[in-house]
Amino acid sequence: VQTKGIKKTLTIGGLYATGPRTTFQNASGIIQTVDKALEFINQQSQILSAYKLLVEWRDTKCELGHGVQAFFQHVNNPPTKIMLLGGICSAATAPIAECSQLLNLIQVSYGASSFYLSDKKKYPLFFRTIPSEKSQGYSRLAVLRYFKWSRIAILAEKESYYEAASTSLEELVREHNITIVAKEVLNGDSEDEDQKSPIRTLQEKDARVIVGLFSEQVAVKVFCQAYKLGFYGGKYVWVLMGWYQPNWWEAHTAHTSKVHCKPSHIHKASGHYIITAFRKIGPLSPDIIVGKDVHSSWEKSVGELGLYSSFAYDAVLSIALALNRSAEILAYRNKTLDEFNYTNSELAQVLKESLSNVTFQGFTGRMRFNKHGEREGIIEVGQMQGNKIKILGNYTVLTEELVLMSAQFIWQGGKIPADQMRTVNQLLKISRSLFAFFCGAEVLGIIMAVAFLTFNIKKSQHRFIKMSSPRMNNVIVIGAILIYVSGILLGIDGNFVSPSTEVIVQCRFSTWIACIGFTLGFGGMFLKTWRVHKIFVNRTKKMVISDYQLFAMLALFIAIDLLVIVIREVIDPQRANQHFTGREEYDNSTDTKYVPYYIDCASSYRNEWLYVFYAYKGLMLAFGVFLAFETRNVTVPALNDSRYIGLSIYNVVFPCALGITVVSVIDNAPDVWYAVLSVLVVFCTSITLCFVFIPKISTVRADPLGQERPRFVSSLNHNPSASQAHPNQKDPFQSKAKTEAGPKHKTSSAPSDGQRANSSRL
Ligand SMILES: NCCCC(=O)O
Repeated sequence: VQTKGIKKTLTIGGLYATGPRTTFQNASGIIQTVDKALEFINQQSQILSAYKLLVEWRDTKCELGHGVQAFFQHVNNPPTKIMLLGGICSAATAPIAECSQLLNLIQVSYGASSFYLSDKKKYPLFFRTIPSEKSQGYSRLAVLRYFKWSRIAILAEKESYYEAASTSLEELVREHNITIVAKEVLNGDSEDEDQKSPIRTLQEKDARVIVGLFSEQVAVKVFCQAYKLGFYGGKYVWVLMGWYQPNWWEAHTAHTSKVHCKPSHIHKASGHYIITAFRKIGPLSPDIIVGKDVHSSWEKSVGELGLYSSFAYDAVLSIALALNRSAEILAYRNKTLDEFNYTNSELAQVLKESLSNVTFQGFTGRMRFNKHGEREGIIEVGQMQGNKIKILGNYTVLTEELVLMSAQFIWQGGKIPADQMRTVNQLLKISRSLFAFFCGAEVLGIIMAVAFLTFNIKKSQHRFIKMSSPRMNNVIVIGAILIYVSGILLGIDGNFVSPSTEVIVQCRFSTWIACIGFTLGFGGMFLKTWRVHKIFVNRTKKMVISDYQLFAMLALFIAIDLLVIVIREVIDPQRANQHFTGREEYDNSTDTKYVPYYIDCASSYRNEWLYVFYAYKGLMLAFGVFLAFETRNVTVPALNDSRYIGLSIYNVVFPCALGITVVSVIDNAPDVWYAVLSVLVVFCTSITLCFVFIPKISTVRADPLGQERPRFVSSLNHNPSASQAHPNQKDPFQSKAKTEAGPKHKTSSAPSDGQRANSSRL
C-alpha cells in the first residue's frame, strides 16, 4: 500500500492526565514512552510501511469533565483520529469510552483498570492493555486464602472505582466462605474526624486483615487515625492498592499536617502491608523488537518513565499491529485506512477484529485481549519492607495460580497475623483439690460403711441386732457404699478422661450406681419397716414376712430400676455434649480468647427421664414416709427405725431439693455443682447410715451379751384398742407364723418363744 515513499499520517488521539489524582504516573513519562514506541513503529518496514503514526495529546486531568472535554477536542479538531490511546484514569476514560464507540472510535487504554469498564455492552470498542480490577480481586482472594485469612474487613473510598472494586471483592470472597466482619466507606473529601469511625468500627469488630481500597490521599488520613487509635502493629495486616507512589506517606504533607500526624506515624501504622499490582515488566524482550539488551535497558528506563509506561508501550504496539492487519484486510476490499471517518462503522469493525486478534510478546508479557477486550495478565504480590515494596510472588489470572515466596514475608512479631483473636475452647474441669477433698470424704464414708457392715455381720447373733433385720441392714450398707462410689465417679471428668469416657463414667455409671444404691439403701430400710408395719398394723390378720419375701420385693425394685435404665439407654442414650457457657475470657498478652465449656450429659428426652426417676424414687420415699408415720408408735427400738427413717427422709429430701435447685441454676460452674452434689452424697448417705447404725452400736456396747430384754410396747394409730400395749398383753408376735430357729429367751416382759422367733427375723 506504499505510494512511492510518501507515507500517509494516521493520527491517534492520545489521552494522558496531569494533576493531583495521578500521583501514580507522571504524564511526561507516558508521552516519552509513546514517542519511543512511535519512533520504533515508524522505522519498521514490516509494520504500517505506508503510514506514519502520530499521537496528538489531550489532558483528561483524571476527571470526568476534563476527560469529556479532551474527547470533544479530539473529535472536533482535525485530523480525524483513527483510534484513541488512553486514558490512565477510569473516571475520565469511562465517559470517553461510552461516547467514542458512537463515533466508531476504538479506544485502547493503558491505565484505566476499573471494574465497570469491563461492561462490553456499554463500552463495545474499549480495549485495555492493563488488567482490570477484576484480576486484582482474584489475586487478593488468592492471597487471603494462601495465608488462611477467612475473616476480613473492607475499607473502600467513596468513589466509583473503589466502590466497584469493593462490591466485586465482597461477592468474590463470600463465594469462598470468607467472612466480611466490616465493610466501611470512606469519604475522601472529608476531614479528620470523619475517618475516625471506620477505624473504630474495625477495632470493635476485631478486624485484623483489612483490604484497603482507597487512594493514597485517603490512605494518609486512614493510617493517621489508625496510628492515633493504636490500630497497628503485629496483629494487623493491610492489603492495599499497588499503585501508590514510592514514599507516599511523605508526599502529602498538606494532608498529614491537617490531621496532625507525622509521615513516620503513617508509615508505621500501615506496617508491612501487602499489595497486589499489575505486572509492569514481563520476563522477556518484546518479540517484535529485535536487538540485544532491550529488556534490561527498558527495565532501567521504566524507573523514570513510570509504572504505566510498559502498558503504554504495549498499547502503541497493539494499535500499530491492529492497524497493520486492518490495512491488509482493507487492501483486499480496495480500501485504505485513511478512509476512516467517524461514521465508518465497517472500518471500525475491521479495526476491532484486528485488535482482538493481536498477539505478541510485549514489555508487560504476552499481549492478547480476551473476547471482552480485556487483558488477563499477571498480578504481582508484594509487601512493604523498610521503605520499599518488595515483590514476593505473582498470580496468573488465566491459570489461577499463585506463587509466593512466603518465607520472605516479614511479620512484626515473627508470625503471620491471625485473622482474629485465637479462640481456645476451654474445658471447665472440677478443681483437683475439690475432687481430692470429696473423694477423700467419700472413701471415708465407704470405710465407715464397711465398718458398720462388719459390725452388723459380727453381731448378727446379738439379740438386738438379730431383731433389727440384719440382712436388710447389710443391704442398706451396700446401698450406701454404692452411693459413695457414684459420688466418686461424679468427679471423674476431663481431668482424668476424655469427653467420650467422661460421659460413660459420669453420665451413665454414676447415675446407674446412684440409682441402684438409692433403691438398696432406702428400699432396704423401708421394706424392713414394712414388715414391722404388716405385723403391728392389723392385729386381726397377723402376717409375718420372711427375709426371702423382702429380698423378692427388693429384687422387684431393682428390676424396675434396671428396666428404666436399659430402656433409656436403648431408646435415648446419653451422649457427651459440649455446653458453652456464653462467657468469654481474654488474654491480651497471648491474643487469645478463651471460651469455657463443660461436658453435659445430653439426650433427647433428658428431662422426661429425670421425671421418671424422680417419680419412681419419690414414690419410694413417700412409701417410706407412710411407713414411718404408721409405725411411729412401735416403740421397740430394735424393731422400729421409723423415727430414723423419718429423719433420714427429711435429711435426703430437703437438702436434695435445695441442692438440685442450686445445681440447675449454677450450671456454668462445675466446681459448684460438683461440690453441692458431693455434699449431698456425703451428708445424706452418712447421716442415714449413722441413724441406722449408731443406735445399734451404742445398744450393743451397753449390752454386749444381749441379755437385756427388748421392750414390746406398741401403740398403733390404726388400732386404738391395741395402743399402749402392756408387755404382758397379747402382742402381735403371738401369731400363727411359722417359727424359725432362733435364740429362745424366757422373760416375763418379753414375747413368747414364738414371738421371739419371729422377732429375730425382723
Ligand atoms: N490504574 C490506576 C488508576 C485507577 C483508575 O482510575 O483506573
